[in-house]
Amino acid sequence: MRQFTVKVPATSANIGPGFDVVGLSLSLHLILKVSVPPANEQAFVAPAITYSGEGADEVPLDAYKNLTTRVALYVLRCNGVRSFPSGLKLHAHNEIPFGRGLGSSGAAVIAGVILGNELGQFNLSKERLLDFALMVERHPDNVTAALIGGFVGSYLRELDEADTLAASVPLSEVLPEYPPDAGEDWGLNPPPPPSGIGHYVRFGWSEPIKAIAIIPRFELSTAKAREVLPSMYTRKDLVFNLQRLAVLTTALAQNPPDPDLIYEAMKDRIHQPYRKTLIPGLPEVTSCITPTTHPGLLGICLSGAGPTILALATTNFEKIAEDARQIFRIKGIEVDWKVLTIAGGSQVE
Ligand SMILES: Nc1ncnc2c1ncn2[C@@H]1O[C@H](COP(=O)(O)OP(=O)(O)O)[C@@H](O)[C@H]1O
Ligand SMILES: N[C@@H](CCOP(=O)(O)O)C(=O)O
Repeated sequence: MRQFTVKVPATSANIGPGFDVVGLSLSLHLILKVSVPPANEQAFVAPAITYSGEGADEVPLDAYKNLTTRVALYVLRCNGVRSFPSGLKLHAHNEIPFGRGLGSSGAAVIAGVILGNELGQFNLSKERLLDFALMVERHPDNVTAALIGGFVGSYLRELDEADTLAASVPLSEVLPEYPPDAGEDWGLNPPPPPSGIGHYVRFGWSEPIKAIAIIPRFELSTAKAREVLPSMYTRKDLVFNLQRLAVLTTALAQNPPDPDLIYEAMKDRIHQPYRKTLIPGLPEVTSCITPTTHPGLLGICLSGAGPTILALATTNFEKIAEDARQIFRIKGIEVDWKVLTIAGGSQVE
């Protein structure tokens, strides 16, 4: 019996101005415990999945419907392996709440890519794993930070014509919903992703900075929160974000961190103003909690596509979170909050 564990962190994407560009890995994890029996000649036994923690009541346990195992099957099939190993057992324990802007789907995709690589013993590089992840989650911020760990910036390479075609395969072809009785042989293998889609760099991070995640008790799907965004922006708004992002990536590595610099550098005009219609209380929380009213606070923004608020701070965590709770309560929204540290990247043990 071969056994291994895959551990993938939560992520907070954007950090204000870095829409679809930067992500930060956080100390909540999706953990897969995997057992693979030795190969034998007997009839194919479908994977058995069990699940605990966040999302346990809604996540599909059918390996052909579950996001993580579908991604694993995509990696297996692209590398010439037609099916899961017979008798595969997988237990997922998840600490990352679904649909809250803490990268649960990015973590599930990275867990799936790593699972496929381990099951097939392909020994793929991190860069190649990222190619597979980017064919599923097509913005790089969450998946790159979840794979690499820390505070990470990424871009997608401009693809040539052939690669653009290969990368434009619809998600339904990358991740077909295989019928549950698929057995060992069903359908065509999906086309492998082009190589070198995503490129990244890890920024420094000032050790005393912690992340307070203020998590509303409602889900907002990333797809829905992307639908409200415009397709065109003014030069003024683009420059506003670019100026802040350039400062932010270095300001968060300085010790001691400078609240005046960071608070302003975490403002955004590309996504947050449009998402406030979906997240009552968002403008109030981000404007009423400041380094002046709450010493120790460095900056505050929407986490990913929301609805979670991310406050970066060095002290005063409880006061910051409880005051945000009060503002949300006036809008009729209850929240939970957690103080998180910056996590390392994904691991296999
Ligand atoms: N561990 C998981 N296993 C399977 N599916 C997951 C897992 N985590 C998230 N998902 C899927 O991703 C969806 C949430 O994705 P998304 O809307 O992008 O929000 P988030 O901000 O949490 O990433 C969930 O509703 C679920 O379908
Ligand atoms: N850049 C994306 C990030 C989505 O993050 P998630 O954690 O909400 O999935 C966006 O802002 O849409």
